[in-house]
Amino acid sequence: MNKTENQMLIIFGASGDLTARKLVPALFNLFRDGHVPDNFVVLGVSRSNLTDEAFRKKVVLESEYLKNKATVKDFGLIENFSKNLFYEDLGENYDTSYSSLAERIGDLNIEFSIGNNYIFYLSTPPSLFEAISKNLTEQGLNDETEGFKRLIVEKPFGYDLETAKNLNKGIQKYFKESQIYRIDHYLGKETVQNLLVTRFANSIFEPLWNRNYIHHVEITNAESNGVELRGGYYDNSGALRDMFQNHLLQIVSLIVMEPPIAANAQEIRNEKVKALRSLRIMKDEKTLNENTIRAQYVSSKINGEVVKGYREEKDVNPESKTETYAAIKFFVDNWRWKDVPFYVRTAKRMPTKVTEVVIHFKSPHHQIFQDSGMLNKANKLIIRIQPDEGILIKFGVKVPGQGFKVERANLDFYYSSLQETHVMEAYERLLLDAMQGDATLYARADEVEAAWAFVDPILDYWKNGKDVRVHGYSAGAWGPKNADELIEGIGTWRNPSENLADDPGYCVIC
Ligand SMILES: NC(=O)C1=CN([C@@H]2O[C@H](COP(=O)(O)OP(=O)(O)OC[C@H]3O[C@@H](n4cnc5c(N)ncnc54)[C@H](OP(=O)(O)O)[C@@H]3O)[C@@H](O)[C@H]2O)C=CC1
Ligand SMILES: O=C1O[C@H](COP(=O)(O)O)[C@@H](O)[C@H](O)[C@H]1O
Repeated sequence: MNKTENQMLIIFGASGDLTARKLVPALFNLFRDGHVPDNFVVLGVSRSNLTDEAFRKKVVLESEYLKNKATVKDFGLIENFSKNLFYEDLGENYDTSYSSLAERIGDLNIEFSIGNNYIFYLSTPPSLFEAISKNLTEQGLNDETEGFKRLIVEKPFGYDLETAKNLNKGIQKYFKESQIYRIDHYLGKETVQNLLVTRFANSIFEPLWNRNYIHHVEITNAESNGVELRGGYYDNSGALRDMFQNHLLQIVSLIVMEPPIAANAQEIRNEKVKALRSLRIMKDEKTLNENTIRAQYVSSKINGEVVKGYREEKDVNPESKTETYAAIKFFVDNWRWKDVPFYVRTAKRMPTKVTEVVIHFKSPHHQIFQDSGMLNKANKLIIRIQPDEGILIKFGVKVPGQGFKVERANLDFYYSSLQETHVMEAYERLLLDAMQGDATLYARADEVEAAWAFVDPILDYWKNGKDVRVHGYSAGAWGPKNADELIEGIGTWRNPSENLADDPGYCVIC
């Protein structure tokens, strides 16, 4: 593990939602658990007129997000933590604001012996990323002659391939790729990282991890919430941009990738890029039509209460075609995965919040228990990202008694069984990694572009294709009927419950 040097974290967008809801609570946890260095300062920056005290009150002392998570023991620490927080009002005048900011940073650097080590966290609208990078550079704040300078950028990283490339170029004019940390909070989830360990720290899975043994791969990302207060943002985005292009393709890359030669940022990200580049890009309308489904939730009753349809949500266009559900079938064009279909779906307003990967294995080549229904009982490996995080293997066992009746049994592991272990939240882990200069769990420029290259034709087809339908599904249901056709001939989608072991059951006919 790298050493955490004394440093200053400068958050742009410090008056915003993400800072209060995710970043500051994550920083508090790192402080409480002794992960921050002796000299550590957080400088919030935005245009709102706040003093240091007002900022501390807003994001720490009166923060609901922090209070909800803090234990009684934490309360004494909260006051101490808040003393490390400062605020700089950028104002509207850019000619002078960055020189004042640079001065403030310089003063804090000397006062707290920070050693010129700075991380700039861009938690603003992405349209500002390039301008902020330029302004910092003009103040010499990208210069690593003394101390490190790192830049964390939030999602969304681009709107499509072209805008992502422009954004990369725009930032790379001022910061080297090795200084840039593109955040994808799914990579900060313990269970997503565990995909690497499951595959590469065990000798029982990797030999089977290929087209010879895997029948198909299914990934479900479901949220029970609707778009909440983010209708304005979401209506310009949709499920494909909001979840699939980034978080889900990151998960796909970890499933598809070849074993890296070492567990470091360079080697792991090299393999992930190769994996993303091997996704077969859908080029013609027929393929796009047969392999992609988009849909929107429509008003329905959930637990007796009427829930709005997507088009009735605040800040959503009443004629919107933006998808709140996306299901994509695709193939991976490489030696390992030839002809193995991948089914990935993501949606809002589903029956429950769950993210899981299911590796469906092929049935044994020669069936000797055919009369007993073994055909419908192929092995599965279920990797539960959230909730009820864990891993479950389904395998056949003999039912006691005469003959060879086969039933499925579970072998399982739950993170909750590791009672002593504090599982870091995604932002905690990612912030700590950036503080230590480890970019393994951050997306590299070429990864992001490879993901957009796969998604772009789908977005283009959904926008411009002939007669492309937006299907409807009832809020609180498992998506539109048409999505079943996507997986027909293989089986049906697994509709997971909140608890990993509650398998509602379905059959895979191999
Ligand atoms: N909120 C969330 O759950 C998530 C957010 N994100 C991403 O994080 C980023 C921030 O999101 P969120 O906090 O929700 O957004 P908000 O709209 O709540 O906040 C945006 C922030 O940017 C600041 N800002 C605007 N213009 C400037 C400027 N010129 N210079 C400096 N600061 C500026 C605003 O403050 P002021 O007006 O005072 O300048 C405000 O603090 C976005 O990129 C978003 O996509 C990603 C995942 C989840
Ligand atoms: O990035 C995003 O992720 C959240 C879901 O994150 P999770 O960690 O709760 O699974 C999603 O609600 C949001 O729309 C999206 O922007």
